[in-house]
Amino acid sequence: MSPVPSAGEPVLPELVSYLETLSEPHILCDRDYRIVAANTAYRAAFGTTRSVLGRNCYEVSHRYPRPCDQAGESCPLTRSLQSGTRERVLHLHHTPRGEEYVAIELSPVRDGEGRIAWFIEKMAPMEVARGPGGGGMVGRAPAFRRMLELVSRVAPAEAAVLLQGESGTGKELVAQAIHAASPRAGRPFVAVDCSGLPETLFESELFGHERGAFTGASARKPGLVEAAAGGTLFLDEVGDIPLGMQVKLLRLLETGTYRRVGSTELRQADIRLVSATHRPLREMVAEGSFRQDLYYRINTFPIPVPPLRERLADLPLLVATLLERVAPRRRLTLTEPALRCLAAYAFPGNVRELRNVLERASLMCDGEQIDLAHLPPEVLGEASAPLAGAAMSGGLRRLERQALLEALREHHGSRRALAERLGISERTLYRKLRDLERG
Ligand SMILES: Nc1ncnc2c1ncn2[C@@H]1O[C@H](COP(=O)(O)OP(=O)(O)OP(=O)(O)O)[C@@H](O)[C@H]1O
Repeated sequence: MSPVPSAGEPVLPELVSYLETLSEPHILCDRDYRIVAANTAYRAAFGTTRSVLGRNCYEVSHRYPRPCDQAGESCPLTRSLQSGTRERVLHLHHTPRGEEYVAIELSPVRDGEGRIAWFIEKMAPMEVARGPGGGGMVGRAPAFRRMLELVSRVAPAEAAVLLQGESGTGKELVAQAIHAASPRAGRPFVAVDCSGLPETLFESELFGHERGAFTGASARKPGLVEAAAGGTLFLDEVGDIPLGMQVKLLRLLETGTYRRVGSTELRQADIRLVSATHRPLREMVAEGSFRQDLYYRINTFPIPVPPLRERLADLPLLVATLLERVAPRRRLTLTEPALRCLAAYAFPGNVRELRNVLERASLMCDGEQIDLAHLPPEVLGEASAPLAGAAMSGGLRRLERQALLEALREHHGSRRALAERLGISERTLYRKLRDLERG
């Protein structure tokens, strides 16, 4: 690793060699956002043919011409300068794998006079936490960013998080993101599908059991709470836990202790709890099918996960990312009519359904362009009959309109910054705003 000399102070070789000892990707920045050193792990995870040394962090990671906060995003470097302490954020970065959310932890380093001179930036790509066939989450629509803002706020704390959202909205990915951006990131992330657990198994799966605790327990087995020690326990479909089991979970959360089935020994749990549900838990509490005390325990910090129809502006980005994931060796794209058709579809199954639709379409398509003919019938709906764009031609316009309206509602900076954020020129933005006003 060869540091570039900074405009200000010379980089301490000790600092540079320290970074090299770290196994996670790290870079060193100066106060002017310049990357002055990058370790081997960084180059392995994010390296491209072009060296990053001497370039600005916002240009390398975001391709922005100016710092993130001036482009309408939160900048951990500015925040750390103000707070004087470590800052954590989630940012969508350009990586060799495409765009991906990266958990950033930025620590200020002071010089002999106590002045912040450098920043050590640790980057954990979300793909470190991805499951089989998965991949990190993408999205930049306002509703999605709002959710990420909540994720960034709660991740460093120990508070129990409840993710509420329809099926297929990406709740498990959000749970992984919370884990990856938390101080527990280096420890296990253990996901439990509560709907798939029969009542008889729930306790022994969660808490483990001793040998001979019940018929078939031929060996002692540690439970999932133990497997997640030091890390995060993700309870998916928490609303499906039967009432009888809810009290056992409550006891664990209230006392922080548990017993293996067949044992009297009290064990200490060291978990951070993230739960998810697509059910209306509050209503379930009202009708008596979910315990109120448990509801308050798991719901310290609720995060609504938006359905795809509320983040339609993300459709093109999601399509590109998911196509790359379902068919990594092909360079599949969507024709405009096909994208229009998807934009007009309601996607009750959200991102999971979009992924399935694209996977099926990729199998139907021999070339590199997915067209209307390759899309499944439920997506084509009524409009498929004459394959006419007429019924669907509004789709893309609707998509763009909504994206622009969402962006306008959220953006409080200058028009110029907004244009930059949307990746269009200022002139194009003005033209589009004019069109919008005309309806
Ligand atoms: N923002 C996103 N970016 C990329 N892929 C996503 C995103 N959100 C969801 N996915 C993909 O969609 C699928 C469903 O995601 P996930 O399992 O996290 O949803 P869920 O809300 O937990 O669903 P369920 O409620 O049914 O358990 C996965 O394949 C996931 O990789």
